[in-house]
Amino acid sequence: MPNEQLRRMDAFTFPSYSIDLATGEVLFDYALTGPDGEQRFTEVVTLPLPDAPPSDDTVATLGRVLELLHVVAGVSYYKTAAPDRLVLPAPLGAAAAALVTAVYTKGLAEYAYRNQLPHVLELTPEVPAGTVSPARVYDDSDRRPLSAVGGGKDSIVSLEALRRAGFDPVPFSVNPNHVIVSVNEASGLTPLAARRRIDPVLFELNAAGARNGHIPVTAINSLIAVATAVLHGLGPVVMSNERSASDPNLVWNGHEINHQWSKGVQAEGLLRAALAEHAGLTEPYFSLLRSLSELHIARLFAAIDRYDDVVTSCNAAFKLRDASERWCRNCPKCRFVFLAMAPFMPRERITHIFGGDLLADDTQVPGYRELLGVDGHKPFECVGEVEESVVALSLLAEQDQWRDAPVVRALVDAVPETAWQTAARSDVFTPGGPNHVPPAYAKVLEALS
Ligand SMILES: CC(=O)N[C@H]1[C@@H](OP(=O)(O)OP(=O)(O)OC[C@H]2O[C@@H](n3ccc(=O)[nH]c3=O)[C@H](O)[C@@H]2O)O[C@H](CO)[C@@H](O)[C@@H]1O[C@H](C)C(=O)N[C@@H](C)C(=O)N[C@@H](CCC(=O)O)C(=O)O
Ligand SMILES: Nc1ncnc2c1ncn2[C@@H]1O[C@H](COP(=O)(O)OP(=O)(O)OP(=O)(O)O)[C@@H](O)[C@H]1O
Repeated sequence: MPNEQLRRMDAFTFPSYSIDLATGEVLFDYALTGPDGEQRFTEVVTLPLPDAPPSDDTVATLGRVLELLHVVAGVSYYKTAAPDRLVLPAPLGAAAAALVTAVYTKGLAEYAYRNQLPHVLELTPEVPAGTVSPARVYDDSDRRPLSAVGGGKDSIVSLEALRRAGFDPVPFSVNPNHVIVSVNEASGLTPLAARRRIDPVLFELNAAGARNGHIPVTAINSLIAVATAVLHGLGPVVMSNERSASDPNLVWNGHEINHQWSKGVQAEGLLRAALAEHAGLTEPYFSLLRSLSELHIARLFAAIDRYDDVVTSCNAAFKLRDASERWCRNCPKCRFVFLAMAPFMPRERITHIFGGDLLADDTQVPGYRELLGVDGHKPFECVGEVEESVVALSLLAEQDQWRDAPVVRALVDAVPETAWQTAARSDVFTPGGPNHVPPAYAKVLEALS
């Protein structure tokens, strides 16, 4: 479909979804409609099947989770045209409607900012009139947790903490690539995996110049994880989203623009409330690392060494096409994670993990100046706060192994006095901020110390 026709689309709808319980395959249909006709999309999610067929009650609860996933996963297709009308398929309660509204506005905020589409930030979904029958209450709180594994340091910290605290976690991933497979192998635990196939039409439209941009992928992966947990009779989905994920990159037209919005605590609260209201789940989902800074998580990771050959946090390794093998060593996330881990491990060890020493490479200085707040705004990537970077730099400047590294020297000279003063008063190693960790899991992280 030519781009001009896409731009004239005036509504995005959700024609149907279906599940085949014999294969675990779920089909989610979407449509853009306008004066020139319609553009359909189908996304396919394949859930891993349990050993025994699910009970009717389980199928009913699963159906409720999939109703939420159907609506939330539509963001990938909505964004090709960004029409004014978002027409939901069925009535929703207040909490579910709040989740959907936030996913399409706050979750697409970076996309709206980059494409200069302010109306996206004001979208109000059209919810059909009617009531939703109350969900059966499903108490899963004391079952084995499903621990989402993304292949990076954060989910490794959670997995190891849960295991050492005796929670017997089940690793779970969506579309595990070779990095995630290797991390799971290193854990020695038996994982579950779901498959997610984006409609290839989307890539054709992208290639033809359709609107494109960042989407709140964690909200989608989280609901696929919850659906898997329900189908397998497992307990809460444990995420590894950190404190700084809740902080915006910038403010535009009075709206916060946060690249990591669906990793933030607000999204976590909305998802929990929607799952409780719409699916009856009492303890569906929380982030174990919510109170911690990235720097604190890096320090915890340094105490675990069984994943050094496989851990990969670089997003370039997770592209659907042309993915890097492991760390690309030339993006904001590689730079930040190197800086955050370096104070807590020998230089040889971190050079081994990354396949190179970023702080020995002068060409990295401009990228590090952004992370340290010397130039520009916080990059649109999963990186910690400026303050965390300055604290990490101050720790490096105190160490013989790093003090004379060319990048450390250049950065120490570049950081303004005010930033050093803020870093000196920093509470980055003091857990804080709101979180949804249930009481039973409150002491899990102590298992790592
Ligand atoms: C790996 C990555 O960072 N991809 C982002 C990148 O996509 P790119 O075009 O370079 O390559 P692909 O990932 O192969 O995607 C191809 C196109 O497919 C569409 N798409 C992909 C996944 C999806 O769930 N929905 C989609 O519509 C999209 O049109 C792609 O162009 O740039 C894109 C545009 O800015 C980003 O949307 C891609 O981000 C992925 C969705 C992704 O998985 N990113 C995570 C690594 C990520 O950014 N995580 C954030 C958390 C954000 C959140 O709120 O959840 C983080 O770690 O901070
Ligand atoms: N493919 C995936 N399947 C399931 N969960 C995922 C997947 N990718 C990421 N996640 C989860 O989403 C959350 C955010 O991902 P993120 O990439 O920030 O974490 P990570 O890979 O554990 O660590 P790092 O920040 O070092 O990359 C984490 O809880 C992670 O476990």
